Amino acid sequence: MLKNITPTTTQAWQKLQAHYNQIQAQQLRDLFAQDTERFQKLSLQFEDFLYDLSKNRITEETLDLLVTLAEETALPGAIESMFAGEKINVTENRAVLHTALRNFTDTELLLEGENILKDVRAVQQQMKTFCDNIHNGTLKGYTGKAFRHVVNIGIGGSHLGPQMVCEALKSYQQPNLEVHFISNVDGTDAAEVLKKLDPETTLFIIASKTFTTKETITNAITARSWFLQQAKNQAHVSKHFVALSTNTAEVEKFGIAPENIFQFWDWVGGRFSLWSAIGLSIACALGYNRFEELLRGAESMDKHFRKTPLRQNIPVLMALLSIWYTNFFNCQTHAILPYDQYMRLLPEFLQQLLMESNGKSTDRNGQPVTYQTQPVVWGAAGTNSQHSFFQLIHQGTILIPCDFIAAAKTNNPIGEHQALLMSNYFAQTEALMKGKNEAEVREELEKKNMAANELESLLPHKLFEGNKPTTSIMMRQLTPYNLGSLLAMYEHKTFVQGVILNIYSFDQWGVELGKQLATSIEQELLRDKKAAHDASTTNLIQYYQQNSN
Ligand SMILES: O=P(O)(O)OC[C@H]1O[C@H](O)[C@H](O)[C@@H](O)[C@@H]1O
Repeated sequence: MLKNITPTTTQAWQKLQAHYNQIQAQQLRDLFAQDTERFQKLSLQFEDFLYDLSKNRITEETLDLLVTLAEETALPGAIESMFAGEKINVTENRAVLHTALRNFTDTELLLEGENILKDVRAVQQQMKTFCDNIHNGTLKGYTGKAFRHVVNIGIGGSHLGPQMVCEALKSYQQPNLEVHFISNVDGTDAAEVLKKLDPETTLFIIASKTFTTKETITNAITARSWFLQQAKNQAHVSKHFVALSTNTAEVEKFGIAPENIFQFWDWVGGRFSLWSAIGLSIACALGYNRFEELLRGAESMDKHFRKTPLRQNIPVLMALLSIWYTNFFNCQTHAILPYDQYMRLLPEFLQQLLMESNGKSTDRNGQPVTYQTQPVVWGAAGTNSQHSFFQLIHQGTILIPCDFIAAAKTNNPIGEHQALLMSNYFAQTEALMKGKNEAEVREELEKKNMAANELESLLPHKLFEGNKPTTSIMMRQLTPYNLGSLLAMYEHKTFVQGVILNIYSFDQWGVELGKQLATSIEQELLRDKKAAHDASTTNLIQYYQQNSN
């Protein structure tokens, strides 16, 4: 089980504090100049990936101390507890076994006496048959036409992962089948998707772990009405609606036939669920075999995470870097910058993964934490982001560690695009690291033959402090396998941060209050049931009611 160790009470934490005082005074460009082996010492290769940590504000000693912190907070035991299926999601009394969904070994994995791998395989077989039947035309709509569109209706973990993966792997998509997503309870989302579709050739996947999420159920009801407007007969619903859920009773109440339910289990957290039946839209889009490649890439990262010593363990080091910046450099945000248009939804996916998991302020002893937990995760694809917020990363007043992610070989070799994209990828981390000092700016301006007073007044604005930390993650090519590996790396990073920071990463009680209040205000807006609010909320509701018709 997870131990309750306050990280700030460890010896390693105290040592890191002293070490930080040395490191924060050092310039990255000097560290590179002093040590020609710095890249070799601070980068790791794993299968098709190069993880370059050398442009971070660290030395080998930093990593040694951080790894000691991981040891002192009992990380190795926690890793084993997770893989073994112990109920480490204590506040929900559940195991955490998304790794079982991509475990292709022949062993058994017993949970309360049941071999769960058997259940996993059975659902995978059901998904495979379903996808094959869609693609070979065996599954047909109510008028006998083949399906051309699949709509995933879900939100949060039942949406972000599938949508991001479908987008990231678009170049592997099967022909003749388009996948769409509806998530927002704003009717605009459903309206804009449905207006492009024909009920005869559209299959709806209702994805909800609990099958009680208001947004998803509302959108599902809207989709069913839209379908029945044309199909007329209620019996046709069973041909066009399937559900992915752990809550069979609720699904049946909705009217979906038991054979159209793809199950998963309470030991799969919503934001870790794209590997489960929740990935059905991915499997439909890519074909089941490619979905399996995604799982196999994740499995390989799982093995690396479980077996590799902490000092060479990629997710562990990535998590430790986050703790280093957040708690010692006081960084409040972390940017995710995919230099790959296909991966542009990755920041949104990682926002839920990291911020919903580790956005906590109570430790595992039930005490308020006295240190920082999860920084804000944000970002957007490069190079577009260079033309919007990069200014702040280069010259703003806050320090923002960034992950720069790219694939060396493009899936769209057109002209010189890839070389141009990658030259920006390399240039940005180099510029952020090196900066430009006064002598360099002066030399540049002097070449322009400008008046001395003009030069002096311009000079301070053109200085780049540099010393901005970045991690470069480069893969050979964006494939289902490699994407699986990358996503599993971020999942394990999330877990490691939670373990070391002594918080529970697999619950999300913080989202409940807003849901409860919305449910009661809904009664006010729809059924005119008045309720007491603060003055601001009362007046906002009044303004809405006066203007919504
Ligand atoms: O899959 P569902 O049960 O519909 O849940 C969808 C989402 O709902 C909640 O808001 C949770 O905070 C998320 O973690 C979850 O992914």
